[in-house]
Amino acid sequence: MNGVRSKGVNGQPQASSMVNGYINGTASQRGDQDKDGSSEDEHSVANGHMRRPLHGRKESNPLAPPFIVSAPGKTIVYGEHAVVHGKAAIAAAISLRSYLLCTTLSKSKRTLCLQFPDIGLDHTWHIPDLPWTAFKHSSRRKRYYDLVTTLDQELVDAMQPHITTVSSKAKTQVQQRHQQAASAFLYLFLSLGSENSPPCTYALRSTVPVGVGLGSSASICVCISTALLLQCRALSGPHPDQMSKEAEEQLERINRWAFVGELLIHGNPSGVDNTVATNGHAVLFQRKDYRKPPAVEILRDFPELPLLLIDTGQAKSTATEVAKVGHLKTAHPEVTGLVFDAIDSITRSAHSIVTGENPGSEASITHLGELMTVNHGLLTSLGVSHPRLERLRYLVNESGVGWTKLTGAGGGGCAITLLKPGASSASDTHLNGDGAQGSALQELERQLEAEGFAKYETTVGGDGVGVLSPALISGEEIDQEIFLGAEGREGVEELVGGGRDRDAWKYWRP
Ligand SMILES: Nc1ncnc2c1ncn2[C@@H]1O[C@H](COP(=O)(O)OP(=O)(O)OP(=O)(O)O)[C@@H](O)[C@H]1O
Ligand SMILES: C[C@@](O)(CCO)CC(=O)[O-]
Repeated sequence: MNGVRSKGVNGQPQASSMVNGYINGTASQRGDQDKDGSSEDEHSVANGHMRRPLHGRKESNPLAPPFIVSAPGKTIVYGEHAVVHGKAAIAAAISLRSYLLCTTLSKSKRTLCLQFPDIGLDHTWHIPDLPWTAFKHSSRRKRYYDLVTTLDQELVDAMQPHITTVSSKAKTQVQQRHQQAASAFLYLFLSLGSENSPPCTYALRSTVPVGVGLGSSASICVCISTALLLQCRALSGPHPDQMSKEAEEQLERINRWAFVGELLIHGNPSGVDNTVATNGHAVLFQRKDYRKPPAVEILRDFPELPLLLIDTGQAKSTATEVAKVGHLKTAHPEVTGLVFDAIDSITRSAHSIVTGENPGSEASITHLGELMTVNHGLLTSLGVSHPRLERLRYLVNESGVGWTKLTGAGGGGCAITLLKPGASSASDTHLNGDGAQGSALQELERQLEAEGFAKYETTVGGDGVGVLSPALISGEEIDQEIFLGAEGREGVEELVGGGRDRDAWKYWRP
């Protein structure tokens, strides 16, 4: 089990000759697109493969072809909440993913349109009306390679009039959801784009359920960051023969801007969610100093743990739960600090098992399971459990099939159950028709369903952010109508998921 140590890189100005959407374009097309990119300095550092046309006459300007980016959700296996306060956490990518289709419009339109039907958001801004003066002022302007760890309040304020008009007539809760997603998008667009950015429609579909602790916000922030960085030509690849170091740098750049998006949605994120959504696999993550990049170890050989992912059906807000723990820390710093320390040692103990000799052995699984039980107890002491989570734990404990803890922010949302060796999935047992553990699991699944708990079928540890450019899969062009018309999560997965055409999607794989 070799983990690769990967600290944040110091981003260097580096532009790409192979930006998605332009990969197949001619040099003159690329040069022409250049004019619409975000910042002059990106263009001036472009390498020798990409030059502006030397002649003054404008080349014809075909629209950049539509492309799709995708990023996974996640489950936090150990260490949520403590990770916000500088302790270690282990999180794994799951196979549920978000997909963002970017369709460039004719230049005459000058619009920026968000179509996010999962939450019912449909909003259009007029690009010239946006607060470019504030965002591009020399004292505040950010470069795509900057490390941004806090929001600039003046910029948030400048953006506010364009956010308050988003779904202004919707109910408070819906409006809040819409405005969170719109703020994350707009802050990144204003930071990475320019008044000359091409008009575009961004259509988002996700198979990650929203707001249940499975990192839906991080997965959309990674998609948004990747799409905008690609459009401003600040990423190279992904391509199969890309040097490992270069791929790592691209992922780091995506991750940094995804974190900025998370700042707008969460208020005080640790960065673990966007880090695992960007890199995929599993990560050991710790951020001691928010002004610096976190310490991240990518766990590429994370074991295929037999996990059940169960949704309590109880809505929650990550921002609220994180704030709750923050208040407890202020009121009881010493006691809360000890709880965080205990969670940290659970995470480290689990890390040494999952990276050790035999993580799948009965003894290892039992050890990992017991650590989950203690981790959940400590999270309960921080006040982030919920009666529905406790009911779920009671039912799983009674059945004897495994160990359960909440995952993500808590306050409702999802829990993970690590199954004891022998407690295979109910459908497998049904086929084999044997095993007392199996029937206990089947019985549990029946009971959970009867009490309104939902089960998500997912695997852990897959790829991080991916790009489908152009948006063509098994010879079928995926346009906005087809994409938005896909029915439900299954429809989206069938239409654009990696299972349909394995080679179509490209990933940065350091
Ligand atoms: N599919 C989606 N479409 C549009 N916006 C989304 C989508 N998924 C998430 N969001 C945005 O992210 C917010 C949910 O973030 P929140 O942190 O509360 O939940 P989560 O990320 O699912 O949970 P956790 O952070 O605990 O893993 C939504 O209110 C919305 O603004
Ligand atoms: C609760 C928390 O630890 C995990 C949310 O998925 C918050 C964070 O790390 O940003």
